[in-house]
Amino acid sequence: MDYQAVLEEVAAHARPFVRQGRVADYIPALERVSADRFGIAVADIHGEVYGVGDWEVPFSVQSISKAFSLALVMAQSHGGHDDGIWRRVGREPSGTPFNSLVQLEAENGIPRNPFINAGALVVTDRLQTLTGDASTSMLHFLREESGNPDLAFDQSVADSEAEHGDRNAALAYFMASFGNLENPVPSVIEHYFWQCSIEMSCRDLAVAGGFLARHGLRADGSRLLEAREAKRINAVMLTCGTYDAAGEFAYRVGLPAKSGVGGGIIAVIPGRCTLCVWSPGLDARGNSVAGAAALDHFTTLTGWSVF
Ligand SMILES: NC(=O)CC[C@H](N)C(=O)O
Repeated sequence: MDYQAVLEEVAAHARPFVRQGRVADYIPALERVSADRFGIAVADIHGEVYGVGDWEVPFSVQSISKAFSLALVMAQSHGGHDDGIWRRVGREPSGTPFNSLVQLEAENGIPRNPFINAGALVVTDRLQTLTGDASTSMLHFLREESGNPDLAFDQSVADSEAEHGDRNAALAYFMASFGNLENPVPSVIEHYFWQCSIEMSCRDLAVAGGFLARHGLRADGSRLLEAREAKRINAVMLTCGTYDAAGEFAYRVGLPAKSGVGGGIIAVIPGRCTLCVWSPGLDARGNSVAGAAALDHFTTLTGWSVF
C-alpha cells in the first residue's frame, strides 16, 4: 500500500470540509485555534509513519486521552480480572451527548461507557488510585509510546477547563454521591483536565496508539495488554468512541475510533495501522467534520474496515 499517495488523495477529498464545522468554544484556549488546519498521519504496525498537511502540529488531545486512560487502567489490572473497572462503568453506547448528566441518576451513578465524560472520570479516578498520579503517568506513557520526549500539558488549556469545569465537577460529585469515586472529587477532575490538555500531533497520536493495532504490544515490543484486552478497547471505541454519533461513524468509517473536541480523531485498523486525523471544525456532536470525511474516504479508497 502506498500510504503517502492514499493520504494525499484523502487530504484532497477532505479539504472542502475543513471550514464546515465549528471550532470548540467552551473554553477560550481552544477557541483561538485556527479553523483552517488539517493533518492526517498513519503509523503502520512496524513503526513506519506517513503524513500529510498539519500532521506534525500539536493540538489538544481532549477526549482522545480517554482511550489511553482506559488502556492504562486495564494494563494495570489485568491477569484476567479487568472486571474491576467494569463494575463501575458500563460498555454500552449512551446515545446522549458526551457531557450529559441524564442517565446517571437512573443508572445509580454508573456511567454508560468509559468514553463519555462521566465514564472517563471514573477511569481517571481508578488510574489515580493505581498510580498515585493519573495525569503524569499518562504523559509519561504517551512520551514513551510516541517516541516524543517533548510532549507536555498545556497549562492554559488545563486552567481554562478548570475555570469552566462546572459540568464535569457536577458529574463527578454526582457519581461520588453514589460511592463511585475512590478519590476526592477535586483531585479527580484536576487529573482529568490535565489529561485532556496534553498537546500531541497526528504523528504523535498515530504512533502512540500503535498498541491498539498490534493487539496490545507496545512500541518496544513488550506487552501492554493481552490481545483480548486490546480487542475490547477497540470494540468500545467502535461502539462508543464518537459519542452519540458512534452508529453513524461505524456506518461511514467502519473502524474503532476515538475523537476529541480539539478536532482530533484516532482510528485503528487492527493488525495493520493506526491513523490520526486533525481538523478543529466540529459537528454538533463534537466530532471533527473534515476528520470524519477523511477517515470515511480512507476506508473507501483502501477497502479496509473491520467489517
Ligand atoms: N469530547 C471531549 O473532547 C470533551 C473533553 C472536554 N475537556 C470536556 O471535558 O468537556
